[in-house]
Amino acid sequence: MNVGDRHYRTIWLSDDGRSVEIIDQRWLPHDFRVEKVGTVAGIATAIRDMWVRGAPLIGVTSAYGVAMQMADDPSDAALDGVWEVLHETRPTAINLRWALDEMRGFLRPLPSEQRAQAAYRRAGEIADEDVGLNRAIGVNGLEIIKDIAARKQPGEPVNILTHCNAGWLATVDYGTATAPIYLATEAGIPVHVYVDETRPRNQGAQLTAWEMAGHGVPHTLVVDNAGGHLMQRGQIDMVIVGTDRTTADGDVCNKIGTYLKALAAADNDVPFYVALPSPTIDWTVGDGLAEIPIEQRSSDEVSLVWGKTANGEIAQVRISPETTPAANPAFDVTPARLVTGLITERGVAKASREGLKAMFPGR
Ligand SMILES: CSC[C@H]1O[C@H](OP(=O)(O)O)[C@H](O)[C@@H]1O
Repeated sequence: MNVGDRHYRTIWLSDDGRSVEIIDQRWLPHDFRVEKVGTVAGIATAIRDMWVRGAPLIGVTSAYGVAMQMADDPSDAALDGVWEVLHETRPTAINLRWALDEMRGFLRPLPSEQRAQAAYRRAGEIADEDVGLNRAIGVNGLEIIKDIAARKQPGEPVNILTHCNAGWLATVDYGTATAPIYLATEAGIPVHVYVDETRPRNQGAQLTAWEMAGHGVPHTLVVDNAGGHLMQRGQIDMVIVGTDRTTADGDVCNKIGTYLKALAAADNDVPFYVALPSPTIDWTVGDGLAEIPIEQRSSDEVSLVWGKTANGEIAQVRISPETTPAANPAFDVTPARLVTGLITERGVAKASREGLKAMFPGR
């Protein structure tokens, strides 16, 4: 997407042909910093510490990590080793395992001397594929927005609530949940986005709001607990969120708090859509609640918060007593029964095994 008058992806191969450059999302919206990462250890840190985040982007970043390992040591043992090192960085987003499996399966049959070049080529393809998948999600989701817009007064915006950041910053470009929003804006369909702040890392307040402002999308930041209230008062026409792992039965694992929005949407007859590229579907899992590992992140993310001080310094401050323990489950699972539809690159699927199999026959 454009940052000012320059187009950016979230990750790109450096001129050295070996490192990648990434937008270090920890400092947004206050500071736009690009970091160069050229080692497997650096890639692991960037994923684990959320320099880069978002299921599809985590997957692409890990693919480049595999390529860096092949440039160092293209042996089978090294290929297995980098799979293990990167797989353990974050347990919930399935795109990480999908990308690592894709790279290992692609590289394993190749002679070791061909692996490095092939790995960088395949990682670049995965990045390009992500952009195409997300744009297709945008096209399919745009139809939903158009249908809602047709039922409103001329000029009256479609009010959309989104949770966390499933924007271009969570992918290589376009985003998943935001792709239909961007295409609607480009098509001149009036939309307004309620942006959940998304405690504790505030991906909404810090990232989605920054994206919306940068793309000229009218938006309003709200606290996480306001969504149900807005839905009760008819102020939300649809909810659209991303996902880190959706099961073959249509259960949706996404940022903590998503489930509560789905409950409020169901109680107020507000359509609740999930946007996802097919690599985010875990075909090996049916019952999301029972089978998806939920990442438990540091309690400091709950007890401390980052922001910009009056003198422009980016700093962290404590918001709870030093002695107060905090729990920090990073994701929750929304049962398929609460999901109106899954917006994929192939179309909108019902959130069920039958719906997904109809959309992806042969899976
Ligand atoms: C398009 S996937 C975005 C997904 O990833 C986010 O999690 P995190 O910021 O912890 O990587 C969140 O669950 C988003 O919905």
